[in-house]
Amino acid sequence: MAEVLDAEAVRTELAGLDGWAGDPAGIGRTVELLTFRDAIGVVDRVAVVAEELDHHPDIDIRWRTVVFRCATHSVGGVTRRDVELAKRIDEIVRGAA
Ligand SMILES: C[C@H](O)[C@H](O)[C@H]1CNC2=NC(N)=NC(=O)C2=N1
Repeated sequence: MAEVLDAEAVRTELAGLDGWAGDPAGIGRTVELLTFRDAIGVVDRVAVVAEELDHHPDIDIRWRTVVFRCATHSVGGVTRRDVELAKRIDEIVRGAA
């Protein structure tokens, strides 16, 4: 079973991500797109990656602002799988900007 990263490991990983914040309980990033449809497009691409990784972010969509939150529910905290998912979300967001 995946291990929850400690606070220092989470801080180190956050430094390598774009605009994420958090702690061992979870990491999150807020993204503002130009339009609602752009926001949905990003979420749709993230959905494809989440299925590929079999690891799924919590997603909050409000008009053109999307909040992604990553934690591994089965262990109750941030694992390497969340960091990998966050990196893939960053790639998608970069492509949408
Ligand atoms: C069976 C399957 O691997 C699990 O249900 C996965 C699916 N996606 C998941 N996503 C997240 N974020 N946490 C989980 O514990 C999780 N479990």
